[in-house]
Amino acid sequence: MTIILTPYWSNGVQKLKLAPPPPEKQRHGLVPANFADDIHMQRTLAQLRSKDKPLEKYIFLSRLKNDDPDLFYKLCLENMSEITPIIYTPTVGDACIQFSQIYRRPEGLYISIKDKGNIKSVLRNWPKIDEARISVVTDGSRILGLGDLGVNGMGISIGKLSLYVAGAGIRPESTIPICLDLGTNNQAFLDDPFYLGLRQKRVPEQDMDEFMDEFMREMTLAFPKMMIQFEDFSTDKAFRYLDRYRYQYPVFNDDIQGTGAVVLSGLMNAAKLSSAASGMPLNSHRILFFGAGSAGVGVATQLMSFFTLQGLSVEEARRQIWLIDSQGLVYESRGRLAEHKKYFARNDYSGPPMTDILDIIDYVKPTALLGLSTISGAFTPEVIEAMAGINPRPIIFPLSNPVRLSECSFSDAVHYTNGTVLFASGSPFPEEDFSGKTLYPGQGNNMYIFPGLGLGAILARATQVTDSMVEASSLGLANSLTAEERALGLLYPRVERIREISTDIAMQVIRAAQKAGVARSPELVSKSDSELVAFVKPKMWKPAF
Ligand SMILES: NC(=O)C1=CN([C@@H]2O[C@H](COP(=O)(O)OP(=O)(O)OC[C@H]3O[C@@H](n4cnc5c(N)ncnc54)[C@H](O)[C@@H]3O)[C@@H](O)[C@H]2O)C=CC1
Ligand SMILES: CC(=O)C(=O)O
Ligand SMILES: [Mg+2]
Repeated sequence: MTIILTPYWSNGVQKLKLAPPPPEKQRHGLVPANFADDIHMQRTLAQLRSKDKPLEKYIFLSRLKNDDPDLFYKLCLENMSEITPIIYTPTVGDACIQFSQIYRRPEGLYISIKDKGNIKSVLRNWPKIDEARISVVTDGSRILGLGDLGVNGMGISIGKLSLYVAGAGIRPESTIPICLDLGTNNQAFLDDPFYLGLRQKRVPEQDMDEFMDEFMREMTLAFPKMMIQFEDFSTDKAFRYLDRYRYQYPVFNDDIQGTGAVVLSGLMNAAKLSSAASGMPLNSHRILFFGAGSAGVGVATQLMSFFTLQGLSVEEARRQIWLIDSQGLVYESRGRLAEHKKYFARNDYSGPPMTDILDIIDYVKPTALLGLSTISGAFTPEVIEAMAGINPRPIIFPLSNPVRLSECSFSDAVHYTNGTVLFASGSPFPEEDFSGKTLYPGQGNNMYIFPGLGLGAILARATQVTDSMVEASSLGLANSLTAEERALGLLYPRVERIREISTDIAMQVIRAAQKAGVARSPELVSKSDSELVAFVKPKMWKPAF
């Protein structure tokens, strides 16, 4: 165990140096006579469970991570399904909303528009500069489905990086949560005396572009081994900055690419089960998206590879996808469309705007309905029944986060499809008993992808994160189901196996990076797959508790 009196660096903050770390034999007298590590784990878990509210649990775990990271991560790894919903979605959403209220101590890097021209010196303040490997960077402009949370978005960078450590064994001191403070358009925050960010509206696009160019350049100079994950930028900025930097720096956008990969993986497993029931070939699936933002279009783009892997041409693949946005069905002759929607706009419909989801389901006859809209309850009982009416095993994925924004619950999806649904949601739902059987919801969340993708990218020392690396992470995840998990009808593996899954994904990602010519690790080229796995495993940090 870690004695709290010892000095250590925790996410950039030096604690008061009170005593040198006592070796094991010098613990005598510093801990009570009956102290035992395993009982202490149980004690800590009991303390956690004694808290009534999820946000209190979140605060408890944040303090634990600060005080004793080994114990915190050991607890996470041994109780993944209980702890993930606290440190991540859904509770992290409330923690972000309340971030300025519950804030206790600095964690991560805050870089504001006022630092423009001087970002280099801010980055140099990071204490363990040589250790840095992975950063999750947000500008707080679209946190989960909760909108513009400004600097409170730091909570999502912190949460994602905790999953990097727990899920892929990235060393805690190699992670840097970053929040870019470019103002906020959230008036309630601007009026809140506790709000921790700049008290100004978001800056114009050109100022942000100049800021981002400097930020990316200086990040690479300060941290040459760094892989950057863009997180929860609002849709326009998400596409803009991914396109701007993806061929220049090792960067990926989690909401576009990570979500695309995780949904492709779940859909491949769901499509097999659904096609087994309907006899329909895999490449005949018709996918209807409710929500056409960064996540919806990111997933649609990734699903193209599902269809092309099934033998369709790119053009044929595109025709299997329909988008709905807040104006209804997305089609070319509807009028001006945002740039990111144009590729999937239908040219085979030119009637009046079609706005009712039930009419659209009747028109498209989708086999799969995916929700990335932030509209809570949009998949009403009628919508779910309509899907069940045209499919023996309807695929329904309400993927919006946090759980209160989910397009439907698992319980409704099971009930209104008479138990036939193939289901995955962005945030977790409890399992359901139906007709004497236990049915398990999948969690289609990018948390299954980014830890392994990031680990693979840094071990390969990749100069870019290519589409083929993202696709490899998706296929790695899809193939990671055990026979037992398949027999239970699961679409995603159990989260308790996250390290095993991340190892496989990292191996596939390294291979893809090598094939794409972006790996800078010649020593790994001659390794077989099993040798690569043997190389990856010991690289994973383990809590010393
Ligand atoms: N499960 C996962 O791993 C992930 C889930 N998400 C979730 O996806 C959601 C959307 O994220 P973004 O695409 O970035 O947001 P966004 O705000 O850019 O996109 C929302 C989309 O929904 C559409 N929409 C809004 N109201 C609508 C309505 N009444 N009817 C039909 N369409 C409507 C909008 O037109 C837009 O196309 C968020 O809740 C987010 O948490 C995002 C990334 C990963
Ligand atoms: C999961 C995630 O990245 C999101 O909801 O934005
Ligand atoms: Mg996100």
